[in-house]
Amino acid sequence: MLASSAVLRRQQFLIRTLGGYSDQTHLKRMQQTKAMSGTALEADAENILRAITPNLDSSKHKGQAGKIAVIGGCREYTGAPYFAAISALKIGADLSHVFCTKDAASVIKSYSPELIVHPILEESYSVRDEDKPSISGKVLAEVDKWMERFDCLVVGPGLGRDPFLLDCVREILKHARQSNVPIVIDGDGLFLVTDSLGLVSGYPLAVLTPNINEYKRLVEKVLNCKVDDHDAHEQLLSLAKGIGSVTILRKGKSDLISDGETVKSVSIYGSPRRCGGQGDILSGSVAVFLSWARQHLSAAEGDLPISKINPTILGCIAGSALMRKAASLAFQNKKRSTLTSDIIECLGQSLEDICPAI
Ligand SMILES: NC(=O)C1=CN([C@@H]2O[C@H](COP(=O)(O)OP(=O)(O)OC[C@H]3O[C@@H](n4cnc5c(N)ncnc54)[C@H](OP(=O)(O)O)[C@@H]3O)[C@@H](O)[C@H]2O)[C@@H](O)CC1
Ligand SMILES: Nc1ncnc2c1ncn2[C@@H]1O[C@H](COP(=O)(O)OP(=O)(O)OP(=O)(O)O)[C@@H](O)[C@H]1O
Ligand SMILES: [Mg+2]
Repeated sequence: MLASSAVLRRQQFLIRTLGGYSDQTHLKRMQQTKAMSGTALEADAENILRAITPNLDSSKHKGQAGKIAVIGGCREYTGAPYFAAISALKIGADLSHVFCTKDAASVIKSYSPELIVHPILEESYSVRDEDKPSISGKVLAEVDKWMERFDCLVVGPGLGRDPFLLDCVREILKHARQSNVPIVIDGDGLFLVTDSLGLVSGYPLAVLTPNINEYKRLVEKVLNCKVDDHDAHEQLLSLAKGIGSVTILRKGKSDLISDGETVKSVSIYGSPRRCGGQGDILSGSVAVFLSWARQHLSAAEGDLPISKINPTILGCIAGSALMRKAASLAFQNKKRSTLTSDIIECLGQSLEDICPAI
């Protein structure tokens, strides 16, 4: 009885905070947004994070708190996929896989024994033209063996831009979509998707997490204009609508999030250090919270309006909030020498401060 009323309270809170997709709520929300003359609505991020984070419960088995896969890691970049995958584990996912090139695999394994690393991707330099079709088939078969077990894919951190490798990833994206697996697209994954928008267009389980450059490329391609910071949230709405059904998290001084229906912002104070890799933490973090949000909403009873809240928006808000909290805590400790690995070390404490384990 007590437990179910607590669940109900959490659900009612979420309904109040975000609203469902009913036309009435949407209209009201848009009017409020407009009335704020260009200011997106600040999300109640900590409460959302608290609401979707699952309890630690001795009846649960390995895997129930999330199985995440990162597609990324090549000769140049081994840090980015590691940051994304280890962040997912530190936040509370049970298993974190990395699918990368052969060159990158042993390096990534050496960073951490916790990660499950699949050395399956190939770059053009190591493949003869006549072998490309068969190798591409093998790569896809290997990822397919695992695909349906994953709660979320993160595609792009440290992927690089080799044309043959990107062709293989294009096929992986199509299969993920056929299997209804949520996909967070970041880094070079955004380079691929900006060039082939059909890969994500109309897929509501896709989240794009562009940084300043990646956002500029998307706006120019989809809206055929320049980035307009005076009308940032309207432009983000148009972009998400223009691509069709996807959610976009635009990273910056404040993170702006839109699914083409609504815009939310997360402005929690983060860190003034802009060391590389923080976006990779964010992508792993969004993957975990998006999985938890979907799990939470699917457990919501009956046809309560809560089941109509877009879990990709919830995942983005929670992921952004945690990343920024951890960056702030790391900066308090390390000041100018703050690095991405310091922020990763602060993920656990930051989550604990918002949502204690017991
Ligand atoms: N420790 C690590 O391993 C880290 C690795 N990281 C990984 O790095 C990758 C790129 O991400 P990033 O954030 O540097 O891309 P971004 O800001 O758009 O580009 C800046 C400028 O560079 C250029 N450019 C980029 N890539 C290019 C390429 N392959 N080939 C040619 N040009 C390229 C780009 O030019 P443009 O695309 O605009 O033509 C722009 O002018 C990505 O996989 C990310 O995950 C990071 O996560 C950080 C930590
Ligand atoms: N000016 C800023 N002030 C505070 N936080 C910021 C600022 N710019 C970005 N961030 C935060 O840093 C995180 C990473 O954003 P950033 O734009 O650096 O991504 P990125 O360039 O993709 O990073 P990466 O180096 O991992 O590729 C985001 O969660 C964002 O909230
Ligand atoms: Mg990035």
